[in-house]
Amino acid sequence: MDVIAGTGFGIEVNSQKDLNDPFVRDAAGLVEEIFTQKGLFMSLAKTAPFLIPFIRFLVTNFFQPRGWKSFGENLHRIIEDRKLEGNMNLLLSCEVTQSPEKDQMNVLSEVEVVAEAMILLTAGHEMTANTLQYLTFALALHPQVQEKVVREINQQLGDETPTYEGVSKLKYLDCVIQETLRMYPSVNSTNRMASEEVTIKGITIPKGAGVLIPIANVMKDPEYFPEPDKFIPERFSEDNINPISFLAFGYGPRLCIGMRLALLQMKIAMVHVLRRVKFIKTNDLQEILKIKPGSLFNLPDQVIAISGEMRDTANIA
Ligand code: HEM
Repeated sequence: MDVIAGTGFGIEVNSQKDLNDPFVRDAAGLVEEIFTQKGLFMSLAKTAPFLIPFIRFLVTNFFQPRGWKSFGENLHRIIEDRKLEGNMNLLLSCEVTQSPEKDQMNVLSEVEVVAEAMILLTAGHEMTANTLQYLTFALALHPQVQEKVVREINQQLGDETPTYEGVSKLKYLDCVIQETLRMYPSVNSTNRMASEEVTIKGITIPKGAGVLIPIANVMKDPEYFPEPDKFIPERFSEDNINPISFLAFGYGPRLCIGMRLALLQMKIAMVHVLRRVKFIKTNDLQEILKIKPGSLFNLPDQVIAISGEMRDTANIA
């Protein structure tokens, strides 16, 4: 939360220590609600875009998430502050009133700026936090993988503070993160609209139809990932992964814009934590995770209970 608040909105918060900060409180509540209870509306809108006006009417009038109004007001205040300081960021520079008249086709209204900011916040915060949760789960389930990551950190970085250049040397950690994203992708599906009619394996998709791409299922297809239910980070060290089959961040021009930031954040977080803590599987840990029903995103339905033990750094080779 602190990273996206700083990088995306230019505001400083400390979500670990100050849960009552209005930005943190509203954002956390909204993310939880939008990603779980409102998942059905989002799925419907993605598969049947012609229903969007009706869905918008329902959500605005009957199912508006709690915290939406105050979060919107918060964002509005941030936008106004930026205007006063004359410190426009990329998003604000797209706003209708700020652009020269000739560019008016490519600009956003203030409501659209707020909506984009909302996407940036929810996508930027929850996806990374959720993947980190699955990463600790996978490392607790596979202690030999965890120790290999710790050895790599020691060999490549020693005691160095992890930097962008430093963590780019952690190739095995990269594979572990990719395998985690493959087995436990935070985003189940993405969508596109067919720009022309096309027939694939006898099924015709008409021009303009909404197409749902089942990210999670593609990444469990044994044709692309043999033994898909096994956690094998090494499969990503070989150059034989079809790039279009690893869809955790989507694909093409609409690929996740936060991918590099998310990977960097997760690697830096892992270096800090794994240097001190060993993740351990508890007896209560369900190895096959259940996903929250109706959630558009892969949020676990139960608490992932793992324990931690301080590492004896002297014993790490
Ligand atoms: C592990 C972390 C993350 C995962 C798994 C993830 C996954 C995804 C996926 C699957 C998409 C859809 C891409 C497509 O349709 O081709 C997406 C889009 C997006 N992501 Fe992420 N994301 C993550 C982190 C972030 C972060 C940190 C940010 C912001 C800084 C972010 C911002 C966005 C935005 C704004 C979009 C919409 C892009 C568009 O529609 O053009 N994401 N993300």
